[in-house]
This record gives sequence, structure tokens and C-alpha cells, in this order.
Amino acid sequence: MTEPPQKRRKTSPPPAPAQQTDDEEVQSTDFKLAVLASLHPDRSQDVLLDYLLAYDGVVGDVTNALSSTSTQANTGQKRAIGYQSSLSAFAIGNKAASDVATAPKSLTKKGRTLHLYSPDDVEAHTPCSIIHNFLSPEDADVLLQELLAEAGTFRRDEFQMFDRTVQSPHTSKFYVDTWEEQQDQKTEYMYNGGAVQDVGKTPPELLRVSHIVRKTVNAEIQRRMERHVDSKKLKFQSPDEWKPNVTFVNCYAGGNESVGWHSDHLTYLGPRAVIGSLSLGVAREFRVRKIVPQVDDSSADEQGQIAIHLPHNSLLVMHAEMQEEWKHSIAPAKSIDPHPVAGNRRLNVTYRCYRDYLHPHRTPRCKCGVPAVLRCVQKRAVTRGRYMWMCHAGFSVGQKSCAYYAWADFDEDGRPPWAEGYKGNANLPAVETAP
Ligand SMILES: O=C(O)CCC(=O)C(=O)O
Ligand SMILES: [Fe+2]
Repeated sequence: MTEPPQKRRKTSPPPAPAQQTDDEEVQSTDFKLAVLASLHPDRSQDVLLDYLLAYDGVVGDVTNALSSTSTQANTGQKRAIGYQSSLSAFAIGNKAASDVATAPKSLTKKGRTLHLYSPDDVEAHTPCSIIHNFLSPEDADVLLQELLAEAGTFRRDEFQMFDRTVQSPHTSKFYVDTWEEQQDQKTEYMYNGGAVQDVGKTPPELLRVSHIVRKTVNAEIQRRMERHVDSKKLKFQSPDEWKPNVTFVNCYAGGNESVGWHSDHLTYLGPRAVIGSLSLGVAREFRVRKIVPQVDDSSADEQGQIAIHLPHNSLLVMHAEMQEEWKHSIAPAKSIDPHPVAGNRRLNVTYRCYRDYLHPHRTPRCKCGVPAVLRCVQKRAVTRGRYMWMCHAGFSVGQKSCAYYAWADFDEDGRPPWAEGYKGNANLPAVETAP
């Protein structure tokens, strides 16, 4: 890591009192989710939860709304096996791929996977950028060796899917840079409702490389911003320098290991987060798909999948557009090319920047007394893009949710009211109702 996170201000005011739901909801969110899951087995838990919040917890209204939209198309589950194609196959008529790149919206197709290999195509068609041959070959090998030695101790995460406890289909480990941060992670920070006990101290190469990643990611953020209207950052995106201070390392041992569709948790990263993701060892496909609020015939193609090829020693930057509006996954691979050093394994390092003002001592707590999780409404058109704090327990093993939620207040730079320099709420309600 480049430098320790800033010291937390102990004098900051507590978070504003949060809106709470009534007891009826407290007792029954899990039950309602289970009912909805049985009525709409093709919908993911995230989607059901978004809808449940949007319709004030009224199961009947949710099920009517879900039944009136097409089903399988917007779930990401039970997808038809993707028709595989290269970028040029998406060109219309005799047009070359380079002509089509000026109209990226028309490129994805429902039920197909668009495969991207070149940095220019990734830049044009996804919220990511990629740098091939990021480290020198020697440095990449040294880091790979270091991580392979660590990977033997990696564990599978456990999470709750309704009434089942599911193990993640790959192993991982979490690293911070100092002993103090290790203690803090073990006692204060919550992931899926519990503290992580297996927190490592960042090993030397991983730390050294984070300095290089920091420089590159900041340059990429600036470059990417030039694509925006008036070359401005996004609303809620932090204007501060991106300083990686925590690292998640994933190991995929063989083509069967994967990670399912998800957006990364924003609780400690804040809105419009940027993540640097380094790939080492076996090349795999990183899939992304846009979250389309209401899927109808005219918008169905927008949510087609895109596969970004991630070779050994490539740095993928997930930009500020990514987590709120797209989902990503590592799909199982039918076959892989073994890597001379890693064999059948792919190591992935995500460098992330935790914000001191989102330390769990400072964020709202739910009625269970546990730091709330930060979520962004992704599906419901009328409140899409709005942030809320909610009870962690809906995402945790064997825990009952208290159904707490409160709209999150952030200024235009993504700072909450208790952060230094807060400029006033820019996350204003679109409607005066529940999410
Ligand atoms: O392995 C990868 O490239 C992605 C990992 C990922 O999405 C995550 O750790 O959140
Ligand atoms: Fe992720």
C-alpha cells in the first residue's frame, strides 16, 4: 500500500437519524423474499430485494410488477447458452468493426456474448479499460510466485441464498497493510454480516505493485473522464486521489472455478468506486452486462453479455460507471491453457480504496445494532441510482434481517454528512416514498 489511511476524526458528529420501517416489515422481509423467490424462481435475490423495497414491502404489488415485465430476459439466471461471436461478427452488413465502434450501443445482442480482446474495444464498449503487459515479465512472475505460495491458505466465502448456505466457487483472501488495520478489520468491519477472521498483512510484492497500480489507475481515471460530457467526473464520484489501501486476492483453480454475477459492495468504497484488478496466471473471461431497468423489446439487446479476455499480467480498471450500472462475473471455462508457472490457476488481485469517512464506526447502524450496508437501487426506474443504507442480515448466513433501510445522503463528491468538507445532499429523493 502507498500510505496508511488517514487517521479517523473522533470528533465528527454521528450520522443523521435514519428512517426506519415498521415492525411488520421487521419480522417478515426474509419471509417475503422467500415467497417472492418461489413465485419468481427466475429472478435473482438482488432484483427481488430492489422490487420489495420499491413497492413498500407489498408482495402482491411486487409480483404484479414482475409479472408484467418479461421474465428470464432480465435475470442473468437460466440464460440461454450464449452465441459466441467476435467483435467483427457484430458488424452490420459489410461494415468493418472499426466503423461499428462509433455506435457501441447497437453491439450487444440478447442471448449473445460479445468477445472483446483489444484495449480500444474494451474502452469503447464497457465501463472498463485494460492494460496488457502491465508489469515487466519478471515482476509479474515474482508477484505470481508470491501469491501462489499464499494461495494454499485461501478459503471459500460462505453466504446465504434464502434458506441455503452457499460456498463461493473459488477461494480468496483479504489483505491490509498494517497490524492496526488487521485488528480493525477483525473487530469492526463486517462482510456478509460477520467480521473476516482471516485478514493477512499485505506481502511485500503485492505492496510494491500497489504503488504502480495507484499511479496507473489515477492516470486512467483522468483519461477516462475526458470521455464524459465536459470532461467532468460523474456525480458522486470522489475528486480525491485514488489510494489503494486494501486488497482482495482471488484464486481460480481450474476452469470450473468462477464467480457469479454481482456488483461489488460499496459500503466502504462509497458511490462511483474505481477498482484496479490485476490478472496473473491462466487467462480467463471477465463478463460484464448492463443492468437494464425495464426490459422490453426495444431495450432487451442492451443487456447482452460482453466477455473481456483477461490474459496473464493485464490490469483491468473498473471505472466509476461500473458498480452501480453493470454486473460482472468470471464464467466457468470449458477449457483453459495451462500457465507455465501457475498451472491451471488464475490469481486475481483487486486493489480497492476504503474511505475513512465510511469506517463502520461512522456509518449508520440498523436495528440489529450492526453497521448497515450501502446499496444502490439498480432496477427500479423511478429510484434507480439512489443510495440507501440497509440491514446487513439479508445477505448473511443464518441471520434474520431487521428490514431497516434509510436513504443515504451524499454530496456531489460522494461524501456523507459526517465527512469533512461535506457540501450538501445531492442524492435527493425522486419520490417521497420507499426505495
Ligand atoms: O477475478 C476477477 O477478475 C473478478 C473478481 C471480482 O469480481 C471480485 O473480487 O469482486
Ligand atoms: Fe467483483
